[in-house]
Order: sequence, then structure tokens, then C-alpha cells
Amino acid sequence: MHTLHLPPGVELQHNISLVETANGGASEQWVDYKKVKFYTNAFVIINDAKVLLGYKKRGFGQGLWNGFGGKVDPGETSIQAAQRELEEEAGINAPLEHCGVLFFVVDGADAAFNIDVYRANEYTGTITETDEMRPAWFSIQKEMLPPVNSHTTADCSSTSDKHAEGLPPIPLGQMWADDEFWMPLMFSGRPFVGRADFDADSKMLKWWFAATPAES
Ligand SMILES: Nc1ncnc2c1[nH]c(=O)n2[C@H]1C[C@H](O)[C@@H](COP(=O)(O)OP(=O)(O)OP(=O)(O)O)O1
Repeated sequence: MHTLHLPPGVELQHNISLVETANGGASEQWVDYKKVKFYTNAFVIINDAKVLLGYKKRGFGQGLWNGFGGKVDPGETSIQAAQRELEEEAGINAPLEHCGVLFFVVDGADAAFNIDVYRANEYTGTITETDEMRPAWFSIQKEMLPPVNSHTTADCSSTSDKHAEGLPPIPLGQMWADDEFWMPLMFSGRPFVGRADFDADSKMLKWWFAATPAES
């Protein structure tokens, strides 16, 4: 059986079997890092049709759309941090479920980013803009969703259209370049891991992603 070679920094939390889903980049070597900081990133996804993103108004990642998240504070668990950040940045609560782990290294930064990614299919509260983030709904383009079989196509698409009617598609051109590789895995419900390295101008130098096998 083919053995996966995980990039440095990527660890499997459970003994799950993974298949490589993407890899590439002009760099031969992974960038070295000295320490790791822990972050979260959370997404609310309704009916596999629309996703809530936030436009980062200031700080790291300014001008990009992303999920809601930030650093795990001392004394906090990752899920507690994810729930706190979702409330602070979008004004809502949601039953978040862990769906993936991402490892990012920015050349020259003081620490690598280990990001626990969470998703939820519902939320409570009122979506609210903050000083840091402007939340908005986006329709999930069909290419980012798993293929549907002939029995479900008709029902799914009509449900999706209803929930995402009039919404713009996910703005991949205004997001971190790695997002296109793992967001479809998140939408498919396939637990995933991955690493992406960036230069100081946020150009992606090298990447690798893996997930549980797709259902056939
Ligand atoms: N490359 C990439 N792709 C996708 N998502 C991210 C990255 N790099 C990242 O940092 N992120 C995510 C991880 C986090 O959810 C945010 C960064 O959080 P931010 O709020 O900017 O972090 P801080 O300001 O340091 O944290 P808090 O002050 O909010 O705790 O982007």
C-alpha cells in the first residue's frame, strides 16, 4: 500500500487513513520554522448551499475573506477558542465540529500557524459586523461540492438554489491561495490535513493536502 509522507508539522490526531488530494509549488523544500502558534478558523454552512465568510478589515490577512477565528488563548481549548472567536467576530454561536487541521509557514515569520478548522450547519444569534470582520453569505459553487448521484441531483439543486439565491459565489480570488484546495474537502465532510508555505508577500511557495477517501 502507498505510504503518505506527511510534511513537517502535519500530524495525524487519529489513526485515520488518508489519500493525497493536492500538492505543488515551485519550492523543493519546506520552509523551516522554530515555533508553532495555535489558531482556529470556523465556517457556518447552510444546506450545502451557502457559507458565511468574513472580510478582514484590519491586521494579518487584511482585505481577504476567510472563516472566523484567531489565536487559542492560554487556558483555552481549541473548540472554546473557536466558539469565542465566532461570537467575537460574527456575533453568533454555532455547534462547531472539528473538520480539519492546516499548517502554514510564512517565510520570515516568528512562528508557524497550526489551525484547527471547524464547521457548523446552523447557528443562533444575529450576524453582526465588528471592527475586525464584515460577515457576508456566499453561494457554494457546484465545482466545490462533491458530485451528486442521479437520484439526488434534482432535489439537491433546487434546495441549494433556494438557500443561495442571489448570493455571489465564494470569492476565491480574494482569499488565501490555499483555500481552494481544502474548502471542497470541508464541504464534502472529508476530514483533512494540509500544509502550505508562503513568502513574505503571501505568494504560496509549496503545498500539500490529504483527506479521507471520497465516498464512491
Ligand atoms: N493561509 C491561510 N489560509 C486560511 N486561513 C488562514 C491562513 N492563515 C491564517 O492565519 N488563517 C486564518 C487563521 C485564523 O482563523 C485567521 C487569523 O486570525 P487573526 O484573527 O488574524 O489572528 P490574530 O489577530 O492573531 O488573533 P486574535 O487577536 O483574533 O486572537 O486566519
